[in-house]
Amino acid sequence: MYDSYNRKIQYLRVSVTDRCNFRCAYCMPAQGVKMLSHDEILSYEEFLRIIRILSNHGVKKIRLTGGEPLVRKGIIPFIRDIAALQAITDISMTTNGSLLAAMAEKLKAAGLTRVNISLDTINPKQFRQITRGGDLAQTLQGIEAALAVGLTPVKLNIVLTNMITEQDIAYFVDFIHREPVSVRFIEYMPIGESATGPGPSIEEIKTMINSFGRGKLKPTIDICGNGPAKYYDLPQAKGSFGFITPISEHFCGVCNRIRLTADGKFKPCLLSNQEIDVKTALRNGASDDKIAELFYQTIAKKPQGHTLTNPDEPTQFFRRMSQIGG
Ligand SMILES: Nc1nc2c(ncn2[C@@H]2O[C@H](COP(=O)(O)OP(=O)(O)OP(=O)(O)O)[C@@H](O)[C@H]2O)c(=O)[nH]1
Ligand SMILES: C[S@@+](CC[C@H](N)C(=O)[O-])C[C@H]1O[C@@H](n2cnc3c(N)ncnc32)[C@H](O)[C@@H]1O
Ligand code: SF4
Ligand code: SF4
Repeated sequence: MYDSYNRKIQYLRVSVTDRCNFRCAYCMPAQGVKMLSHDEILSYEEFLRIIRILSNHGVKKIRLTGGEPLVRKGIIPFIRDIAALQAITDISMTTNGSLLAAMAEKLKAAGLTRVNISLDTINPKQFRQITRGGDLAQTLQGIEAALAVGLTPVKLNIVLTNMITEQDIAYFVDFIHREPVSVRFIEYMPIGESATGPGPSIEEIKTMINSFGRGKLKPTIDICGNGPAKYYDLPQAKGSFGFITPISEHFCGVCNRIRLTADGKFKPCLLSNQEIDVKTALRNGASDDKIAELFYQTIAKKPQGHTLTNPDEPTQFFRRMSQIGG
């Protein structure tokens, strides 16, 4: 299915919960955000029905996100049910990795293809500070487990904040030489206030990487993904670096996705307040065709691009990242 700007939409990001065991300083306030009640959240049966219908209308790739997707009970049978849908070719997950070590094997067996794991610093103290209580060791164990069971390619997500140091970059340069991981740096998107200061720019990160005497970054092709990162490698590395630049060089022209929130709203764009209520239709007995129609309406509403950098169009967002899933 193509949208009004000739972009092919075949990817659905599903936020299975708004809950999270972290409180990352760039994602939500220290006190957290008001949680949805049990009734407000779609059941797995409801999610599955929507995914099944959309899979008959061109959706092939599903990403499970949150909040933190691994805190919601029943995620493993849910993945098994998605994997049983013939048209779905890629089921990935974005996770903070803290609960992954114990679940990786079962997730893989259920049909999860791969994981992207957030890891903003490798300094345990800074990690605890930025996640407001997270344990770095658990996330590192999660990454190891993902590699060990083949939830690959494993990609790491690092939001650029003032917490990132040269030691982090040195660690990541070493890490991509040791492991076939992709380490991605992401520009902070101001959709709520951040409790961290601005970090280095992508150009500064590239300069730092190039200064470690391990060769210079060279553009390379996408490594199995559907997303906006641009990838680079170093001469002897098993892995790669990726850069996600929603602000300095946005990628809206190739946007291929819509989103489904935990409380049953389709979102045409991450950085817009527009939503289409699918839950009410679902709970009022809507037919499969009616649900598909809401999907087409969502695609029709996809904006050409976000307006974050346009000073004439200030946008106040009513959802935080954790309520959308990134
Ligand atoms: N502006 C914008 N940012 C996005 C979009 N999709 C993902 N991101 C951001 O990119 C970062 C990484 O997202 P992930 O959830 O790991 O997914 P991805 O990079 O699209 O996934 P793959 O390339 O398929 O591995 C997060 O900070 C997301 O918020 C998008 O459509 N628009
Ligand atoms: C909202 S989280 C949900 C999934 C999971 N809890 C995790 O942290 O990976 C999805 C992604 O969005 C990123 N993210 C959160 N807030 C962001 C912001 N303000 N700007 C850019 N990326 C952000 C996170 O780093 C993470 O990689
Ligand atoms: S980025 Fe992910 S782990 Fe961190 S608070 Fe947001 S949802 Fe939770
Ligand atoms: S900001 Fe909106 S239009 Fe641009 S890539 Fe993200 S979701 Fe797509």
